[in-house]
Amino acid sequence: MPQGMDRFDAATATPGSTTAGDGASPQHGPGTRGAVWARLSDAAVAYAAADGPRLALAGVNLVIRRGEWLALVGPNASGKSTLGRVLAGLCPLSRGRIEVPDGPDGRPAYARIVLQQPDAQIVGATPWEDVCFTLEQSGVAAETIAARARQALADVGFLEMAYRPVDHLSGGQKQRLCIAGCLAVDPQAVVFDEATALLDPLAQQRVMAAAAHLAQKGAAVIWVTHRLEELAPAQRVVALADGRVVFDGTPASFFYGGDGGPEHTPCARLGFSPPFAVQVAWHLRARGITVPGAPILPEDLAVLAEGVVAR
Ligand SMILES: Nc1ncnc2c1ncn2[C@@H]1O[C@H](COP(=O)(O)OP(=O)(O)OP(=O)(O)O)[C@@H](O)[C@H]1O
Repeated sequence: MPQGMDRFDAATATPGSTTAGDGASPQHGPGTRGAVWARLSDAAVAYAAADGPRLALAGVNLVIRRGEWLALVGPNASGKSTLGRVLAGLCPLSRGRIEVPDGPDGRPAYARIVLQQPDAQIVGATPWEDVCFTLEQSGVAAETIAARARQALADVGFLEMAYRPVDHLSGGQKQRLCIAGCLAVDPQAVVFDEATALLDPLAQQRVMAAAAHLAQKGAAVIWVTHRLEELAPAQRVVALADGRVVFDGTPASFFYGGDGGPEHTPCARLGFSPPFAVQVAWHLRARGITVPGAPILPEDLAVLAEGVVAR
């Protein structure tokens, strides 16, 4: 086992014995929405650099739950990808602990990960072959593989392309294929590391819909992004700066909290420009117009405008 990575052991777990989160413990078994998937305690990662160790994560405490959509934001080099890789079991900790439950195969159920460049994650010559291979590698019983592959490809609207050569797929289609692989193995958690950065708006929507499907099925979705309108479906926003958690709350409090106008919100304090709809809402409020709720997307504003016209 890599140094610094602790496999969660339900037999010896003592909830509340660490300083992380709410002291809840990761759950074994199929798990329900809301059950704890992972707990990070004082997690730190130091990379070797020419001028000495570089701290990419510096003492992160976090509890992540099944079915939760957690958006991870922060400036460049703040540690988002490093945290995603830690959650995926791809990056050992230099200090602290990560606890995840065992999967059905008895191995730690780290998150699966969908990257910006999906090519490195695809091994099959066709989508069908690729998803079947993922299932085989995950130890799924041979007699169930075909049915699960078919269902997963159908879930991302990919059944008609099941036998198309992977080389003929677009970047967005490859992303959806990676997600089909995730859906097929029914993971406890999936990290999307800027998975939509290279996609057109339609492909972006499809990938987000597939991620929502995963969350509905009870997986934790960790959504790393620079596109702040993508915070809309999240229940929770975690912001990093210099490897530390500097905000952990709802999208509404990220864009509208701070009690001091638009320049004092957590979003503004991180130096980010909020989505257009948030800016419009703040401008309306500055003119004394009541804007109920916390609109993030243009359609949220449109709903409010409908109410005004109806009156
Ligand atoms: N393999 C590595 N070796 C050395 N340093 C690394 C490595 N990976 C990341 N780093 C450094 O760790 C810090 C955090 O990087 P990370 O990629 O986690 O940040 P990020 O928030 O995802 O950045 P971005 O938004 O630019 O993708 C940066 O200073 C980066 O240079």
